[in-house]
Formats: sequence, C-alpha cells, structure tokens
Amino acid sequence: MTAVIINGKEIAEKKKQEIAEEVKRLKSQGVTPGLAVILVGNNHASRTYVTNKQKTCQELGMNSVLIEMPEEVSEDELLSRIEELNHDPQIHGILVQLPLPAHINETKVIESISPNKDVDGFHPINIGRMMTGQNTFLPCTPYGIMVLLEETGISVEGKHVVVVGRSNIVGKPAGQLFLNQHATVTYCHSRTKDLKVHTKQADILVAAVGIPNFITADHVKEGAIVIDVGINRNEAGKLCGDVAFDEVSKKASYITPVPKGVGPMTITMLMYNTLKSAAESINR
Ligand SMILES: Nc1nc(=O)c2c([nH]1)NC[C@@H]1CN(c3ccc(C(=O)N[C@@H](CCC(=O)O)C(=O)O)cc3)C=[N+]21
Repeated sequence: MTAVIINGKEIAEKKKQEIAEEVKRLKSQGVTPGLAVILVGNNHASRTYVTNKQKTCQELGMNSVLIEMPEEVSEDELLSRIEELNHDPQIHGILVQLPLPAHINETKVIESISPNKDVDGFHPINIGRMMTGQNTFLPCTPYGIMVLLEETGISVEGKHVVVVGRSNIVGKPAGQLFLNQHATVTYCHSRTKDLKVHTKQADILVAAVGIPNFITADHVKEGAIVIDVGINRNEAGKLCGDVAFDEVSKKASYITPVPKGVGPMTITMLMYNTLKSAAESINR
C-alpha cells in the first residue's frame, strides 16, 4: 500500500481562514482577541516558534504581545508578570514558552496562569476538565491531531489507537482525546516491553517519542494510519519526525509528514483557543 500524505499545512490554512472570519465577527462586537507570549532567555528554536505564533496572530487579525525576559529572571518576577496579564482585559490567552530555565519551577508557573486564559491547555484544572469531557481549552498539539483526522474524513470511534510517548503536553493528552472520541487506547513508552507487539496492533499509531526514525516499517500494521508528532533535527540539521517516512509510507494507508503535518496544526489550535477565550470573555 502507498499512503495518502495528510497535508497539515493545507488543513491548517483552511482552519485559519475560518478562525479569521470569527475574529472579524468578534471585532465587530468590540472584542479583539489578544495573545500574550512570554519568552524567557534566548533559545534559538523557542524564538523561531514564538515569531511564528506572532505572525499567525497578525494574519488572523488578532493582537499579540511578546514579553521577553532575560535567562536570569527570577521566578517571582515571572509570576508577577503573569499575574498582571491574568487581570489585563485586552489579553485572552497567556502562553509561557517552554522549556523554562532550570531555576524556574515550571509547574508553579503553569498553575499561576488563570485557567480562563490557559490557551495551551496545560493548567491542571483544564487537564481535569479534558479528562472528564467538559468544555475547556484542549492542548494544541493533540487537538490538532484530532482536527487533522476529522478533516481527512477518518473516524476514530472503535479504532485501536496506540500512542508511543507519554509526555504531559503530547502523549498523555492525545490518548485522552482519542478515548473521549470512543477509541480504544494503548499507551507505550520507553519501558514498554516488546514495543512492536503493541504498535503492530494499531489502527492509528501516534508517534510522540522525540527520536528520529524511531518508528520503522516493522512497527506498523499494513494499512495503518500513522501520525508523526516528532520534531527533531537529524545529523544534517534537517527537520524530521519520529517515523522513518520513506519505508513506513509504503505500508500505511495515511501518514502525516514532518514538516507540514501536525506542526502547523499546533499553532492553528492555539489561535482557535485564543479566539474561544475572547468569545467567552464577553459572557463573563
Ligand atoms: N508553552 C508552549 N506551548 C507550545 O505549544 C510549545 C512550547 N511551549 N514549546 C515548544 C513547542 C513546539 N511547538 C511547535 C509548534 C509548531 C511547530 C510548527 O509549525 N512546525 C512546522 C515547521 C516549523 C519549522 O520549519 O521550524 C512544521 O512542522 O511544518 C513546531 C513546534 C510548540 N510548542
């Protein structure tokens, strides 16, 4: 079988147009969605991501504020800046770019963001709401995966989804969203025994490991749907996923590439969450 390549860039463009329309509507009601991005230190990759987020805000007619803080900033200073943003009526979403420097407690920072402005969906209150199927901000990357599948016309109900990776921001919540949509979910991770025995059962295989070429053709069932969430650089410095694309795409029925797969959806869902927050602020 030769896989259909799911074009995440194209689907993201379509979704962004829909979001831009909604932004116009909100603006006519006097509310412009506003996102604050806090960048601590001068990590090169982080800076690229943050620039992309700002550019996308502009494209969609939203306001964006970049708050840069030096690597040595104290935790207290960061927390008090977040507290200001929690009370700023122009700001509907607050994103603290991760990772943070080692002297800052990430958990404490995430928990200081108002759950009403936590457009990353990382606050424990919002994670709890997601787990219990309530209305909340869904974490952007897992949410983006669900939208990719929906837009491709793939139903998740009853399918066996195997998630490889159990991070708090991708693997764990991705499994939960699939479960919420009535899939059967298996989690695998670095200590799973006989990984292939599990991954070969997958109707939908989600790779969120962080190791280039980790998932090879012999991990994959003929005709499976393969979602590559990895963002790695190979020896040549080229962006690549967790899946050995060339060999796996000969066996899968659908596959997401890297780049132009899940990545562009992550930013799009961040924009969606910011819009949602702004719309809900009217009723608060
Ligand atoms: N608080 C927080 N929230 C995040 O959402 C967050 C974060 N911290 N820290 C870093 C990761 C990484 N991340 C990406 C988003 C989009 C692409 C993306 O659009 N990638 C493009 C390629 C971009 C390129 O060429 O470098 C693609 O896959 O096609 C990648 C990575 C969000 N993150």
